[in-house]
Amino acid sequence: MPAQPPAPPVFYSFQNNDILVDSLANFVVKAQRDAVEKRGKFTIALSRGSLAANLRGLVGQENVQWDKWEVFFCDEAAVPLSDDDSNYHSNYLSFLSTVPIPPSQVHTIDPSLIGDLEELADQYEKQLVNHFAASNAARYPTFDLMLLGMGPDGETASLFPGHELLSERDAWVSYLEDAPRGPKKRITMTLPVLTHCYRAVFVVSGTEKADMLHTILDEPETGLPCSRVRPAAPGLVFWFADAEAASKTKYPPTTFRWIDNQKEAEEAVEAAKRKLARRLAQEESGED
Ligand SMILES: O=C1O[C@H](COP(=O)(O)O)[C@@H](O)[C@H](O)[C@H]1O
Repeated sequence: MPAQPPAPPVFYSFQNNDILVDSLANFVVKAQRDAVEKRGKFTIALSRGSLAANLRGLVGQENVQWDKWEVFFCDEAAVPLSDDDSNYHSNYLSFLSTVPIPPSQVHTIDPSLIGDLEELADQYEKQLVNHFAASNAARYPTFDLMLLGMGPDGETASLFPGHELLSERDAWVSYLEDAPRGPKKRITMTLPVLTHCYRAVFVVSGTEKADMLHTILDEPETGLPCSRVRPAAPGLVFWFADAEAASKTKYPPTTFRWIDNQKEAEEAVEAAKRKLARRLAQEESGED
């Protein structure tokens, strides 16, 4: 049977960053409920960068089954866990320090290995293998939720445009010593892992993201790393942008609501396209 094409990206645009933060928290909690109901636990992976600040809405959320969370990091700098460049540290400050996830369920790098990048990546991959092997017979781990950012060159996790790591198909976690921005030495989950989840969510805010968001959503054929995260069915991909980041994007925004499967994603994107076409036609004809 031919493979089903991936679902179209669902694009949510919010009036301002506070609304985005609240909506994102709401979405993460719903994703947790869905995962716990279906699979008994919630596996989530978090990217470096501004994402951590946009997760502050998780603090104080009610009815969250924190004891079911298994937290991993999509990418991490080869630095101690207390360093400002550490992804774990940013998320600790943003929300992990205030929610009761059992520490053994927050899967950090082994900081004693930061001097040996290959070992660091291998050990992190082993953590994934140990965790997913029992529940997941697939070639790659299947996260319930991957929360991702978008860098200025269209990179995501630590997968940069034109970098050889983008073609890695075997390893789940790999390393690089030449990141063009920020800490040079990092480990990162590879593209097949990013595209093998139930839900991938990109979170972008601020005017400095506007041009790149337009390129990623309106010109996906450019093949930048962010555009290449199109989870295979039944996976879904969502974009959360504030109005500043969304200001140059033509891709139709969908009204924010929970979308559960590929059919709903396709219908929501089609409805958004029709709504946008109606609005543009009205504008052209001078109607209100
Ligand atoms: O270096 C990185 O940058 C991107 C974007 O970061 P942001 O601070 O502009 O959101 C991030 O998504 C990626 O994981 C990180 O390694």
